[in-house]
Amino acid sequence: MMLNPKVLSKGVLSTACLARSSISMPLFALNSMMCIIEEHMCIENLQSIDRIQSFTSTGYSLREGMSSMASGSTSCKDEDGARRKLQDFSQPQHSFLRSSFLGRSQTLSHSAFYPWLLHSHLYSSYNNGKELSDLANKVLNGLPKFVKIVEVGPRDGLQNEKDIVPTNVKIELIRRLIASGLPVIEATSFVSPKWVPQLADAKDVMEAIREIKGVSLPVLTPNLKGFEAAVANGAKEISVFASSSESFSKSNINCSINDSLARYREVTLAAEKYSIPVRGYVSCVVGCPVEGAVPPSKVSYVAKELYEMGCSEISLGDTIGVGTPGTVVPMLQAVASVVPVEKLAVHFHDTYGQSLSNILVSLQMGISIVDSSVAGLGGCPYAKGASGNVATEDVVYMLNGLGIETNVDLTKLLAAGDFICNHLGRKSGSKAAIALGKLTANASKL
Ligand SMILES: CC(C)(COP(=O)([O-])OP(=O)([O-])OC[C@H]1O[C@@H](n2cnc3c(N)ncnc32)[C@H](O)[C@@H]1OP(=O)([O-])[O-])[C@@H](O)C(=O)NCCC(=O)NCCSC(=O)C[C@@](C)(O)CC(=O)[O-]
Repeated sequence: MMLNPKVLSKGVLSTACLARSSISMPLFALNSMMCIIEEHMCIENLQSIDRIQSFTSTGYSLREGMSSMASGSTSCKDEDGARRKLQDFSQPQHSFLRSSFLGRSQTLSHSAFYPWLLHSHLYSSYNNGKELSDLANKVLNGLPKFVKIVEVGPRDGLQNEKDIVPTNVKIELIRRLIASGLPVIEATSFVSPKWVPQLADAKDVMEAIREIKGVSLPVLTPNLKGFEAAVANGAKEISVFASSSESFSKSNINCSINDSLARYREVTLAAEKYSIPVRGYVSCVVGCPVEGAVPPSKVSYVAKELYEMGCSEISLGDTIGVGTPGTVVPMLQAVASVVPVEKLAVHFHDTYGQSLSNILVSLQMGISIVDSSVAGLGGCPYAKGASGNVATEDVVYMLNGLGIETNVDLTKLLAAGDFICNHLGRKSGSKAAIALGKLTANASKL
C-alpha cells in the first residue's frame, strides 16, 4: 500500500511524535501501531494523529467485558452509548469469531493461519481518527499496570533435565533469580523421586533457602505426603497440580482427574490449618499430547473445583504449547466465568512460538499473573513434545515495552540466565537474552 508523502514530511512526523509523547500510554507499542495504521490508511492530515491524545480517555475494556460476563451479562456500554454484544468464543473452533474486539458486530472467517483476521478488518473499517483512537484504547488501555511474574525455572525448568543438576547450582540459580527482583520463584517439587529424579534433592534445596525472606518460594506437592514433607522442610507456600485431560492426569500423577481433586481437597484442608496459601495448576488447558484438543468446559470445571476447595490462585498451563490466541481466549473466557479473573495466572510453553501473543491476549482479558522460566528452560517429563516455558527475559522485555511494571531488573535476570545456561552448556531459549547478549558483546568491542 502507498504511503501518503505528506505523512512522510519532517514536520508531520515531528508533530506526530509530539502528539505521542504527550500521552501516558506505552509509547513503543503505540508508535508501532500508529505507524502501521498511518501507513495503511494514508492519513491526509494531522487531525487523526492529534486525536491520539484522547487514548487515555475512557473506553471499552475487555476487563469490563469479562466482569460483566462473570455477572451473567452479555453486553456492555461503550462511550458512544451503543450496546455491543460480547463475542461468543465458546463456539466450536475453526468456525467463526465475532469481533467485539473491534467494536463491530461483524463475523470474521477463522482460518488456522490468521485466527483473528485483524488486518483486513482493521483497514477496511477504520477510516477516521475517532475510531482509530477508540481502537488503540481498546487494545492497550485495558492492560494491567503491574504484572506479577511467577518464575518456574528451578522447578518446571529443571525437572526435565536428563543430567542431574547439582544442588548447589540450583540454590545459586534461585539466589540469582531472587536478586533480579522476581517476586515468586517456584523452588522445587516434593514429588516421588522415582517419578522425577531431578528434583530428589528438594529437602536440601529447601534447607538452603528456607530462611530467605521477602520473596515467595512455593513448591509443588502431588498429595498429602508431599505436602507434609514440604511443610516439614520449611515451605510457606505450595502448589497442587491437576489436569483437564484424563490421559495426562493418569500419566503425570497416576490417577484420574476426580481422584486428584479428592487428594487436593485433603491437601488444601491441611494447608488451611497451617495458613499456607495453595496455588492450583490446571495443565493441558488447550491441548493434551494424547487426547488432542481440550474443550474449555473441562478446564473451567477443574479450575472451579480447585478454586472452591481453597486455592488462592489458579494457573492455567498450556503444557504442550499448542495454544494460539484463537484457542486461548475462549478457554480464558470459560474459566473467568467461574473463577475471578484476578485469581488467574497463565502458564505457556513455547513449542509453537505462540507464548508472547498468548500472554498479550491474556493481559487484554484482565490477567496480571504470568508464569515463565528463565532462559526458556523446561518441559514436562510426562508430556511428550512439550518444549520449554516462555522465557522470563522475553516476558520482561515485552512488558517493559508495554510500560507494565514487574519490578524485575532485566540485567540481573540475564545474568541468572547466563549462569544456568553456562552450567547446562546450552544456548539460552530466550530471544531477548540472545539479542541483548549480542548487543553487549558488540558494545564491548567498541
Ligand atoms: C503422585 C505420585 C507420587 C503418584 O505415584 P504412585 O506411584 O501412583 O504413588 P504411590 O502412592 O503408589 O507411591 C509410590 C511411591 O512413591 C512414594 N511417594 C508418593 N508420594 C510421594 C511424594 N509426594 N514424595 C515422595 N515420595 C512419594 C510412595 O511412598 C511410594 O514409595 P515406595 O513405597 O515405592 O518407596 C507420582 O505420580 C508423582 O510423584 N508424580 C509427579 C510427577 C511430576 O512431578 N510431574 C511434573 C509436574 S509438571 C505439571 O504437572 C504441569 C505444570 C504444573 O508444570 C503446569 C504445565 O506445565 O502445564
